[in-house]
Amino acid sequence: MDSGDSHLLYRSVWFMFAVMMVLGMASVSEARVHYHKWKISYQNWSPDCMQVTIISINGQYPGPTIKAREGDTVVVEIDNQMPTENVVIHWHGIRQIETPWSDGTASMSQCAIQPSTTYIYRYAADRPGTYFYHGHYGLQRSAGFYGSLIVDSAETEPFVYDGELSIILNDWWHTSTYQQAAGLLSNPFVWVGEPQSLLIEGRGKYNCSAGSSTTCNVTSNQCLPHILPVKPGKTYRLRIASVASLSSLNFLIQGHKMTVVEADGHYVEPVEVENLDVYSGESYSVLIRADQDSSKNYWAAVNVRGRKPITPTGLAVLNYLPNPSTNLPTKPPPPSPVWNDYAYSKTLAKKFLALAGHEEPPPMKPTRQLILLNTQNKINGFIKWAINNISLVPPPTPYLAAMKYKIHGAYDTTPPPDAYHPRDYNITIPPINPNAVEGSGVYVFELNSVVDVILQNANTLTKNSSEIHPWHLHGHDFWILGFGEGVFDPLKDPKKYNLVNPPLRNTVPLFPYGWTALRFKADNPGVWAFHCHLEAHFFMGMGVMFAEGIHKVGRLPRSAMGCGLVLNKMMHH
Ligand SMILES: O=C1O[C@H]([C@@H](O)CO)C(O)=C1O
Repeated sequence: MDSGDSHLLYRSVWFMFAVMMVLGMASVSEARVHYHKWKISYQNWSPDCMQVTIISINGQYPGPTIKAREGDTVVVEIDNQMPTENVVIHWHGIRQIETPWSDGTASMSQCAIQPSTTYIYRYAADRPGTYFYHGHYGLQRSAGFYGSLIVDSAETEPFVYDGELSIILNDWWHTSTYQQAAGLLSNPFVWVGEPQSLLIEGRGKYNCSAGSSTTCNVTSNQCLPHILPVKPGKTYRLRIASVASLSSLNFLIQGHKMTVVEADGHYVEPVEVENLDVYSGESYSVLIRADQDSSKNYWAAVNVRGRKPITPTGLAVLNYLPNPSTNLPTKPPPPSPVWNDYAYSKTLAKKFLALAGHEEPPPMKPTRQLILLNTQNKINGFIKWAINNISLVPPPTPYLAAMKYKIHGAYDTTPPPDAYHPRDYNITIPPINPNAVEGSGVYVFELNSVVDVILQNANTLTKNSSEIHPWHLHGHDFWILGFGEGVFDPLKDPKKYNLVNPPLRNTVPLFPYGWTALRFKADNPGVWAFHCHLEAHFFMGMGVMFAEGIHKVGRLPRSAMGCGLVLNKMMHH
């Protein structure tokens, strides 16, 4: 915007304000603009008492919480002060309606923000809910680059509470993300391994077995447990999200049941649980009542699910006021369900249903159906993940600019296959002939069409092994139509879809050896990633690109286009 534009805007805002005053409308709540200025820099930090280098925002970890009200605008000016690394930030759960260039995906929605460079994200907090933000370049999310984004409702909500608390769950490694990335890109492959700690709101406790040292300091304030303060007798809305890099997690609060009321920004029929599975990329609101013995404090605990856990339980303290928060509970927290009790997780996942009256899915047959086979695979001996045998390699020119400005040669223009071949692929054994290819093609949908996606799981490269993959869609929510075992049957299985009250979400688990079916409306002009939210898996190519309505995308900010072929185009015009 040049200064002429801003004067005009300034004058028209004042004019509207004056009109509202005259009409006596000033009491009507006005949409606000929340302006944040963030410096991104390295810091040495001890989230679990072991000192490592993290990516911080304004020197903080986790990053600052963004709070907005439905209808408000959020503006975040990023100043990349890391001397040797680009950044982008993805606003997870925000659909970026009319602002696809603010989705914060490197190579997709924008050119990554270079060192000593600024970029302004501006977007509408168009819908209430529990969201978060995180780095979406390389393995930056695993370096602690994330924080909460909470959008309050402008209307009365379908439940009541006295206070609100918010936590982000995470898993944590002591090896640097650079070392992890090098291992993942090597042949022989070096896996990142299981995390050293689990963190609640950026805090955990590693057992510095060799005793405290300058690098592992059990007395560091940074690894004191996170405190959740509550007043006896009151009800709290606890917002829970997971940015875990690898682990599926299970969360519980000693002695307290939780009633789940919101998932990924959508109200669900209330479900009472003793413990809650939270997959990476998911968010929930639960109601908890502080109705236990108020002379005590209680553990909030998080454990690994779906992978044989060698990581200790992560702990926070539910602190009944006015007890001191340092009064730690004397009894250990109850255990989470056994890590490989998948039946438990599937039953729980199927319990979340849209609250009555919520947006229903279009009941018609989909315009398009994709069946996406997830395989751990090999390319020239390197271990990758592939979807319908293609491992996604994002191109140097961001898709959004490439598609909008029709830049030739920026990405594979051959669309990837709608289904996998051969159709009798055996999902119960390691791939017989792992021979994936790299690709950068895009699934292009007709604007406003209805798309069904069936995610099909399979055996990994290791015998008797299939893993959980939480899939996250950018720019949209989808209805979860069903989960199933084994190979999806395109004739029989759609008959079992829940078209009555499926939950609307942006992230869904794909269980081992099973399938997950979802439906969405391709109604948001832009280019959008759809990918496994496990950081290492996306890094290894586990994702696809979707696009629709490119002709409706507005003018891209120049600052989103300073790289690849789009840079040449800008320089020559
Ligand atoms: O992508 C992965 O690689 C490892 C293992 O399959 C090979 O070391 C693992 O557990 C993953 O999830």
